[in-house]
Amino acid sequence: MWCISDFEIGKPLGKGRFGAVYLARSKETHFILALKVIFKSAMEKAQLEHQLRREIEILCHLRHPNILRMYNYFHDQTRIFLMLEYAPRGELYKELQKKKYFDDTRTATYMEEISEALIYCHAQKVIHRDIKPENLLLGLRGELKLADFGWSVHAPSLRRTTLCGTTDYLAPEMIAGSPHDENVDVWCVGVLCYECLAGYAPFEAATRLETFRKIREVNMTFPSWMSDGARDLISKILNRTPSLRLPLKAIIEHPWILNHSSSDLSMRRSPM
Ligand SMILES: CC(=O)NC[C@@H]1CCN(c2c(Cl)cnc3[nH]c(-c4cn(C)nc4C)nc23)C1
Repeated sequence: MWCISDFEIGKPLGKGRFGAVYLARSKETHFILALKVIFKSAMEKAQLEHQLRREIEILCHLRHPNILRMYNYFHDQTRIFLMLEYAPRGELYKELQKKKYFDDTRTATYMEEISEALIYCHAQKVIHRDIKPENLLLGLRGELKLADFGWSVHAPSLRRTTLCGTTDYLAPEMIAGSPHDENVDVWCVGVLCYECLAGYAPFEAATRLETFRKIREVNMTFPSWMSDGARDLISKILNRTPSLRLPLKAIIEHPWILNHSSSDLSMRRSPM
């Protein structure tokens, strides 16, 4: 059984609502990882123990190059520790803030990587439900790492916990409180693709209610600089009817993705 004294704790990598994430190194093997520390008291107060248990259960079994690994977990009297893969190039949203927006190659590569990760998750009947730039990290070669499965569930599901955080990525069926399935993740891929290329989310508005209305009506316009291929892909994903959204397997075969993605996976699929 692991314990906190097995590690040397480095700089804090980020603060979450229930604790913080620290860079850590195993004293014995010098293996570097990200140690997420969660205070039991904070979880109990928010009645989110079941959600954390589910995150741990789900994440421990997922193995994919574009999903942040959870190696193990342990706890002491007051805290729960998640031993997570360390993503050396940090958070996608910080990169997007710095660059303002990404070009077609970078965005198409991210879309292919997140689609592959979600194809893998959905094959295990796991839906993430919280895809957004804040939950995406970058690996050693700049590849996308899907993280923070705190909201993931086994499909199909009805949301029980109140929504919090950004509303920009909510799918219409989530706003309506209707039963939802894997297609909520597909919707988020469309919103993410738009935000990476435009530098802002497609349904951004002054108030939550305004954003909800724009989402329900799929009311969005494309910036002049967005390529026709990207507009075509985004329009085929952001469909109000979940079952009419372009499936993930069709997203990674879309001409705009095939033309622009440089992810390692696509090299394997269509070698020179
Ligand atoms: C998805 C999520 O849980 N985000 C909140 C936590 C913030 C740092 N967390 C990291 C987690 Cl959980 C894993 N790897 C990380 N790498 C970094 C990072 C690297 N640089 C150069 N800068 C940073 C920051 N951060 C992490 C996650």
